[in-house]
Amino acid sequence: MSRLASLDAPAATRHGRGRSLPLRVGTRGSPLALWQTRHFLSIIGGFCPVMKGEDAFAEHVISTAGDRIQDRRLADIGGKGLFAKEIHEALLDGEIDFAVHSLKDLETELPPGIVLACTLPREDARDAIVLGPVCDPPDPADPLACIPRGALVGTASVRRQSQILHLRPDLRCEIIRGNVQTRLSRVRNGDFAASFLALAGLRRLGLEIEAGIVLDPAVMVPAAGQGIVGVTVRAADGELRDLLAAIECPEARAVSTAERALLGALDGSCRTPIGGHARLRPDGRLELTGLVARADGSFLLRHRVEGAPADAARLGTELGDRLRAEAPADILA
Ligand SMILES: NCc1[nH]cc(CCC(=O)O)c1CC(=O)O
Repeated sequence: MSRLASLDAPAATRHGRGRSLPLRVGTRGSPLALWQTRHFLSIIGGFCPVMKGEDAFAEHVISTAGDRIQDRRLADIGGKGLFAKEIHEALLDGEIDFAVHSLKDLETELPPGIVLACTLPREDARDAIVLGPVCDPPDPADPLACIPRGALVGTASVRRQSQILHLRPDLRCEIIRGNVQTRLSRVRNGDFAASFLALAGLRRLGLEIEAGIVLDPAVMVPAAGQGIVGVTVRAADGELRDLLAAIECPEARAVSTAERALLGALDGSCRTPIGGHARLRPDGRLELTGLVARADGSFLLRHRVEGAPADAARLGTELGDRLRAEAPADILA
């Protein structure tokens, strides 16, 4: 054990006075989750020299309900916080000091006493399609045409299902769960003609080459928070909050605030097909696209708004309210 205060690194004395190391970091155990956690630790180590190296952090791998249930569509398991409940508990019980999440899997309303203290720079937000051997090489002019008529595609996400069925009503969708590697092998061995994955996850795992098609957000609206890693801490832990705030990416904070406010206004769980994607334009304006759909693709509603990044939360809430008002009652019931 060392004490941050005993070291003279300015960042450490500013942010971590008297704190004993190692700091305990909670993470899920999938290869992607571990990659993201180590990525975060390397960023914090680069910023704060005493937090560099083997002794600064202890990883606590925490299994969540979302990791254990593998046979059902996320929408059917139901539930917000499916990938985070056990991690929040460990934080509140003081077993860990902070936790690293895929922001996409983190419910919009965190339990009392827990805050999202840091958002890392966004990796690509787009969805990708992994193509199996029955697919033709994709034609850039009409990429989706390479999936054979009537083929079976795998996804556990109603958001992706609704949007692909809207574009290709002939396709059939079935649940594919499991980590990225498992899904890739099921497409390779022909269980599914194709499957969807976040490009961010493929990239982080060195598997971008598997992305046969990358879908523009105008074709498939990504999930709120997709591609962004977020870090939670206890609200009362001012010291760690300050440290994490210092390494946060303001752009990722602005876009994720808009996307998560949209999701919150729609009361979105995994049950409803909802997409949310914001970007900062070169002119500095924040542009937010929101989508609600029916799971079978028979209805799809998409709107775009823009405003100042400082108004991200309000933009998200207003767009969410507008989508809710215009959507047929059965969709957001
Ligand atoms: N629900 C699983 C999940 N959570 C985050 C990612 C990808 C990484 C990211 O969005 O940051 C994935 C895998 C996927 O959707 O393909």
